[in-house]
Amino acid sequence: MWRRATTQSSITSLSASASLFKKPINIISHTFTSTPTPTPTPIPFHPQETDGIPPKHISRFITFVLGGPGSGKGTQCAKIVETFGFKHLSAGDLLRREIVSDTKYGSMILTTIKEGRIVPSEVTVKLILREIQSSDNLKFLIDGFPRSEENRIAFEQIIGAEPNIVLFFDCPEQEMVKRVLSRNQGRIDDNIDTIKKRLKVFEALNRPVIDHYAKKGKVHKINAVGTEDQIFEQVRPVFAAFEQDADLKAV
Ligand SMILES: Nc1ncnc2c1ncn2[C@@H]1O[C@H](COP(=O)(O)OP(=O)(O)OP(=O)(O)O)[C@@H](O)[C@H]1O
Ligand SMILES: Nc1ccn([C@@H]2O[C@H](COP(=O)(O)O)[C@@H](O)[C@H]2O)c(=O)n1
Ligand SMILES: [Mg+2]
Repeated sequence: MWRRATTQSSITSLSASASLFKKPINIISHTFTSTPTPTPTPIPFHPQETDGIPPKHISRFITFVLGGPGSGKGTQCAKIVETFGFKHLSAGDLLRREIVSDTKYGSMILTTIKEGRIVPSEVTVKLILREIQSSDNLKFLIDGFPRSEENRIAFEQIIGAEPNIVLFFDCPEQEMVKRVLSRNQGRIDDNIDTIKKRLKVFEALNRPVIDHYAKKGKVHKINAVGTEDQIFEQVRPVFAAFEQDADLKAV
């Protein structure tokens, strides 16, 4: 199941990253298109049988959560977690945690985030996979990832499969800028200069990823303008459709 990536950087090899993760990942093979139709999952999940460790035959369900800076990804992920019991993995939060922990990548990540650029995929994929492998949950929201085709290809090569669905929060730039500038969480990239760069990076590098999954019928486009609750009412049916699957019920 683990595959060696062919795109390498000087930081670390993906084969070394993969060796950190002992358990192979199975991804639920079914997907749905623009009209969500839940497909029964063949193997129901019975938590008591797993003793905390998902058996190999039990599949994980991966959602990529995409959208520009300040489009409301994190805010909506919190609601999805509360309602549907997913595990939320924010790529940005994982990278910021590396800065605070002063790991060997910390200073490189800090510089990259300050400049609104994308951290090399090897680093980010390794952080995400470590979280997936150490979680008892089988349902993941991967927020702010993949940010580029390089991110996407690295993830798919290591996992050997694609996400089940992709949420895309579609928000006008003016609204995103307004939200980020009033976020007030002390983020080093929440300033007008970095926001302009992040918006350019979003259009240049993240759009192609959304287009890629849209062609495959995996993208659920959400109008991200409105109150948080109004937006969640568009998100809810996407996951409610899957709730009918035994192994996607909140546990
Ligand atoms: N529907 C909304 N209306 C107004 N403000 C919102 C809405 N949703 C979220 N916000 C606010 O906008 C800011 C950005 O939201 P959030 O952090 O969820 O965005 P994000 O997409 O995760 O951004 P980033 O990519 O920069 O991490 C936050 O201060 C949040 O409280
Ligand atoms: N896949 C990713 C995700 C994020 N980054 C960097 O972190 C910054 C903040 O990300 P948020 O999702 O919290 O907005 C982002 O601007 C990138 O610099 C990344 O490199 N790769
Ligand atoms: Mg966020």
